[in-house]
Amino acid sequence: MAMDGRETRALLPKLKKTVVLVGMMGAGKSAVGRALATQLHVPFRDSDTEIEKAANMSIAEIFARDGEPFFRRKESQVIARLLEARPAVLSTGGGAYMAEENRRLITEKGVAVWLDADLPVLWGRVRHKDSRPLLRTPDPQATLAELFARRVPVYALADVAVKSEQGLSVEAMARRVVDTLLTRPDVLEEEKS
Ligand SMILES: Nc1ncnc2c1ncn2[C@@H]1O[C@H](COP(=O)(O)OP(=O)(O)OP(=O)(O)O)[C@@H](O)[C@H]1O
Ligand SMILES: O=C(O)C1=C[C@@H](O)[C@@H](O)[C@H](O)C1
Ligand SMILES: [Mg+2]
Repeated sequence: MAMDGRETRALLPKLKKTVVLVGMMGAGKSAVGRALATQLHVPFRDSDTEIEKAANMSIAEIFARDGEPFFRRKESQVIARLLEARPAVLSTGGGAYMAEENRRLITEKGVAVWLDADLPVLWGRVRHKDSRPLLRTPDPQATLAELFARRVPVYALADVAVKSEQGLSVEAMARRVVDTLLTRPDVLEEEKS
């Protein structure tokens, strides 16, 4: 009880399931995921980073040396492993949610959250970086548009969608994810401390 008689109680968000961020390259799975984990006081994991660490190679090098099917197998293994750990934030690679088996496992063990950004916003975020092997084509903007058209109907299968817009900061987007998850008490609940 506070001095003025009002009850003061800090509300702590309690995460019950791993939040698995899915969506296009540039949606902010890695950037927002890190901020979200900080806000929720839980560990942050990124399947791309885990694969890079295990192989001691960049994603681009793995694609070039071992090919995309090899990368996708590693990605599924890493996601399955990380879903066994205590509730955390897990950012996936942009293509991970395309595999039916990954989708099934993510929704069984965690909750799939789609960071939904429009194509011009995504292009604005990825155009200056050449770290994404799938965009190393003669016309990366057209390639991104093709991937977007093919993938959006699949991302829309996610358990939860959160819209991202131009001009919204990474922190604000993470807070938007928290607010959305608070409508799902099976995933996130505020508990009295
Ligand atoms: N509101 C926002 N939401 C997400 N990202 C933002 C936002 N504002 C700025 N950004 C920037 O856009 C970039 C998003 O890239 P990020 O690597 O997080 O995407 P990703 O979804 O992890 O992509 P990939 O599938 O290639 O791993 C980052 O540099 C981030 O700082
Ligand atoms: O969208 C994709 O398929 C990819 C996104 C990145 O996160 C990496 O996983 C890789 O560059 C492939
Ligand atoms: Mg990422």
